[in-house]
Amino acid sequence: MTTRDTVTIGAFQFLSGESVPSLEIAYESYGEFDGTNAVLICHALTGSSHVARRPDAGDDTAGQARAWWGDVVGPGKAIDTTEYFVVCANVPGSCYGSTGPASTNPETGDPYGTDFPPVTVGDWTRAQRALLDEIGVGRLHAVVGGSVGGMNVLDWLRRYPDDVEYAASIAAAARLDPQCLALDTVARRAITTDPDWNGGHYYGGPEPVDGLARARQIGHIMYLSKASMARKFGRRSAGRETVREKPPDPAAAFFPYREVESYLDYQAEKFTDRFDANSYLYMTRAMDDFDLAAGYESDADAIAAFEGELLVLSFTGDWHFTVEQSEALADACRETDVSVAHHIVESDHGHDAFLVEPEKVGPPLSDLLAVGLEGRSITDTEDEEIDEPEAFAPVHTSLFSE
Ligand SMILES: CC(=O)SCCNC(=O)CCNC(=O)[C@H](O)C(C)(C)COP(=O)(O)OP(=O)(O)OC[C@H]1O[C@@H](n2cnc3c(N)ncnc32)[C@H](O)[C@@H]1OP(=O)(O)O
Ligand SMILES: N[C@@H](CCO)C(=O)O
Repeated sequence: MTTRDTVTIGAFQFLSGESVPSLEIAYESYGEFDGTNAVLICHALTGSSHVARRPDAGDDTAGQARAWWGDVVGPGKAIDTTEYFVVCANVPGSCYGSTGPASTNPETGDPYGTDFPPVTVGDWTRAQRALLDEIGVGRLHAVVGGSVGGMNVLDWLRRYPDDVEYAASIAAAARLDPQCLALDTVARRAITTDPDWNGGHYYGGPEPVDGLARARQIGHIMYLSKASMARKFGRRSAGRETVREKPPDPAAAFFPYREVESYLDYQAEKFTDRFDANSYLYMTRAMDDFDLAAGYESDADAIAAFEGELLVLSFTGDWHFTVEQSEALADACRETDVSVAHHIVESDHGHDAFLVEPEKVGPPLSDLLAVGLEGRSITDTEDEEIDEPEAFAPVHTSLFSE
């Protein structure tokens, strides 16, 4: 059975101390709950609750209407919805049905805008826990998520360690590195300096489309790799006939409009049609703020109470969340005797490999859910040598050194 619903979990106090009088959580569930088979899936930065295909959802269409992990979750897929009761909830602060900046503030009758409380990954976890309580799910068979959704998984393990049997943190890390923090900062600045942003109170008027477009383009570059960009675009010219707008100045017309620029323009256009600029600010701030060790002595200390099994999955072409960061996380687990395996996927797709390579992501996930880390397709890096970082950094650090 598939359910698509919104539950009201009542007044909610965020970890910042600020509250909303009523928090709504939009979620989808797939399969039948038998008391022990619930799997929570945590979506990435701009994802929604629509993780698996639904007959009524127009899943043949492109864009956000299409299930974002339809080749991984569903009947007969790696996360098999004929065996598991899968729940995916849109997180607070996002814009796909759960309460966020674009929602109406019941106290004023206007959209919250930037009066919406600051949101953290911890608030997502607490809201997911409240949703699961509401729909009658106690302990989870598993919690699985990619990218900032993988951080959300780690937060489950430190916040509710007794509530989870198996966990998979995919293409994620204990915290974002300074290079990615820097890029997120510039992306947010693009939004907040758009004259149409208007302090975050733009609803009903012109929206900060240009700022959001630039922000997504910066983000999108982080999700690709040098190899995937070389393969997709090279330095090829897209041809002037594909330019959506006239060149910005006469001199620009002399130079090629490249495939890579055309791609980023196209992706930005698609994105601004589907996402809210304030939500982008809130979601990226939550990701940037996450630090597994915050409030603890160390990452190991934060995760020490978890007695289940954790699969850490990383991708060789991902420089947003690197293999080395995943290895550091796995080492922290080993330090404190948390059962862990770090499974590295060879891929030159970049960060978004977890979305576009289901054939590589599926088998270890399927095994984890069925038999745990003993699963035959799960490998572990313990005793393996991990290459030095920077192989996928967009700019070599030596460029800036004296
Ligand atoms: C939990 C979640 O993550 S939900 C959100 C998932 N979705 C997103 O992240 C949205 C952003 N998109 C992406 O990150 C990626 O497109 C993915 C990961 C979803 C899919 O990646 P891929 O299958 O490799 O597709 P790719 O990135 O090449 O994009 C293909 C699109 O770009 C277009 N495109 C490709 N090259 C060019 C070009 N040179 N100029 C213009 N457009 C181009 C294609 O026509 C295609 O258009 P369509 O989407 O309308 O069919
Ligand atoms: N491209 C995905 C992953 C980013 O972490 C998204 O936009 O959600």
